[in-house]
Amino acid sequence: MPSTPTASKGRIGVLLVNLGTPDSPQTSDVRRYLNEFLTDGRVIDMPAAVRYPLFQGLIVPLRAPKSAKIYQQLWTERGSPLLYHGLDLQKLVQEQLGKDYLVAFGMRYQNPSIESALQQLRDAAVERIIVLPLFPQYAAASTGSVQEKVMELVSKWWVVPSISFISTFVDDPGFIGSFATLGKAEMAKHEYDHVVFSYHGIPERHVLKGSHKGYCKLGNCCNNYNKNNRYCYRAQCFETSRQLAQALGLAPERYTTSFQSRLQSRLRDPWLQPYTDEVLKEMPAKGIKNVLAFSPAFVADCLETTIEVGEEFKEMFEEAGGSHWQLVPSLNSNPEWVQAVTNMIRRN
Ligand SMILES: C=CC1=C(C)c2cc3[nH]c(cc4nc(cc5[nH]c(cc1n2)c(C)c5CCC(=O)O)C(CCC(=O)O)=C4C)c(C)c3C=C
Ligand SMILES: [Fe+2]
Ligand SMILES: [Fe+2]
Repeated sequence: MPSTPTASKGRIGVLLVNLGTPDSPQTSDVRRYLNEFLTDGRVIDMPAAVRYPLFQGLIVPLRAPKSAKIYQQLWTERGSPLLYHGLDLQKLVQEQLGKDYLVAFGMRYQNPSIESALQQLRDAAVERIIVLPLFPQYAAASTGSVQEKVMELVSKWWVVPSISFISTFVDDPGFIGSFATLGKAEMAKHEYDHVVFSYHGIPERHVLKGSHKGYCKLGNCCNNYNKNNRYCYRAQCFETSRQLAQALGLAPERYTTSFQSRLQSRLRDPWLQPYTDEVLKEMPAKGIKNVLAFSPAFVADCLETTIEVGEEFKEMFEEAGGSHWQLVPSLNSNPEWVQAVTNMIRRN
């Protein structure tokens, strides 16, 4: 008797992706990283004929030695925090999800590449792939760039698997809850007058380009989070702050949303405002001397959290007359965050 074929279900592939980091804090590696990052047309949205000569030829060579010094400050025995926290998260989420899933980790720029992570999933013949870019708020320059890269790579496979993307998770209760837990732990140690939610900035132009049917005008439109502005970066940042404030029991006058990390260029195009460095310098004169700072655009500690918010902003605040500036550490591989990621994947 011929045997009846049995259907065996394959594993579900999960691809966690973060932005990227240099292979080492040496200038040559930082230059290679910045060249890849800043010639991405979703990050620097200029025509390629201008972008490449301007960034590879001028801006990156000037910036790389300065950035390398900052990366040397950030580097640890385990390397770049963004990388090792990502690998820890991958391992722990894999343990939580069990053998029905295969979890891979990749970086949009440099290593481990998205290509190598996708190859692991392909080699394991996964049934479908769930991609989770590790950016809570969708931006064309971060989440959008990861999505474009994944689609570009997978589109070349002869057999293209089913793929789904988790594009934003600002209103995920696990994401909000895990950040709130870390914030409450800091609030229990010290009394704070005010909370600053500082997000990675992007050019205003990027927000307007993504505006659904011209809905976003960079005004009060972003104060409500709804179907028209679901992917508006500014509206998602405001929503994150609102949800975190609610979880922390903060009244609206007890917190500020602001934007950091603007790329200073001679082009002087406006980035999202208010700028965190300007906001914090005005606080001590208004009687705000003790500030708790969150960086909720990042789920892992990196240059932008540890150095910019944790060290540079602290110094600026104290120079302006502030007494105490404290950064809430990122989610990294905290158990509550690991559970939140696991739940997001299972729900998908
Ligand atoms: C939160 C998501 C991010 C968005 C959106 C984003 C947009 C964006 N970034 C730059 C320029 C730079 N960003 C740099 C570092 C950096 N950016 C993010 C995330 C987002 N960027 C992270 C997680 C990091 C840290 C990486 C690390 O290794 O720790 C840098 C490099 C730092 C430096 O050299 O000073 C640049 C440059 C632009 C132009 C942009 C949107 C248009
Ligand atoms: Fe950035
Ligand atoms: Fe808006």
